[in-house]
Amino acid sequence: MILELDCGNSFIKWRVIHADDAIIVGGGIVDSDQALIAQVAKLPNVHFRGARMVSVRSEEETDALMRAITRDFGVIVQAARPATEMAGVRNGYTDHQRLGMDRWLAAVGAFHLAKGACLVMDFGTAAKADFVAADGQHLGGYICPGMPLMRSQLRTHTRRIRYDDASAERALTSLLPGRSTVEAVERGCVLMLQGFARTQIDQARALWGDEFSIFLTGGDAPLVEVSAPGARVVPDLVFVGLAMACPLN
Ligand SMILES: Nc1ncnc2c1ncn2[C@@H]1O[C@H](COP(=O)(O)OP(=O)(O)OP(=O)(O)O)[C@@H](O)[C@H]1O
Ligand SMILES: CC(C)(CO)[C@@H](O)C(=O)NCCC(=O)O
Ligand SMILES: [K+]
Repeated sequence: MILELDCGNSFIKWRVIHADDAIIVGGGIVDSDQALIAQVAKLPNVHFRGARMVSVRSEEETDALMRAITRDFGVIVQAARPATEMAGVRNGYTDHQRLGMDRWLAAVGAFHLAKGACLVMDFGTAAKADFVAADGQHLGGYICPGMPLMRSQLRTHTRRIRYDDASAERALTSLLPGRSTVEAVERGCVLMLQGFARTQIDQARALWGDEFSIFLTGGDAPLVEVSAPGARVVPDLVFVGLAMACPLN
């Protein structure tokens, strides 16, 4: 079995797949290293042939998690490293090492699936868009606050915006003008994300006409699906790129 990890800023997504046929045996989303180790340890008969990880956390945090996994599961963790070129995609950043590895792997994974020009949008803690042209040239992208950051900025910097998670969820049954604070904020932030998605699609159309694929990923992708007709929602897009970056044979 192979352990796969995607360490974002707020959450760690993990999966366990069979080494031979890539069938998914288990997986989850956790908010700490300890919770990750506890969840993975609960799997029956865990024996890992390999492990691979992508992290946008600091070197220290990433190294600490890699060491903990080696200690508890007896497997060396391979971490995806920045590259100027991979699987036909050329990194478009002036300094390729500065491009977030989650963005890079999602872009490489999307180009592999699309085999043509693609717009990749990832809605997590941050909302990101990346553009890959038909010839594999990554053109760059955009980074904005995602749903969790927009919401917490409003809560932190105002005195009268206060509500709990349960009412936040209820508020999103419609996107009509909000008639309570929670509805106004939650729906407003969703419309910001949808506006972000539409603008990226306009941009892609200006570049490529109708000849491009759209990929949506990240925990909040379902909130923008309606604004991206024809988009492929691929929750594990980063893992597609990760398997390409860290083949374990
Ligand atoms: N099971 C879940 N656990 C946690 N968050 C979830 C879950 N399902 C959906 N979400 C949503 O996903 C969002 C977090 O997305 P994601 O997990 O992609 O973030 P992240 O990887 O930490 O962020 P980033 O990739 O920008 O660093 C949250 O806003 C939350 O609303
Ligand atoms: C933008 C985030 C935080 C999104 O997870 C990550 O991709 C990152 O830390 N990137 C480095 C900055 C950049 O991509 O330009
Ligand atoms: K991240």
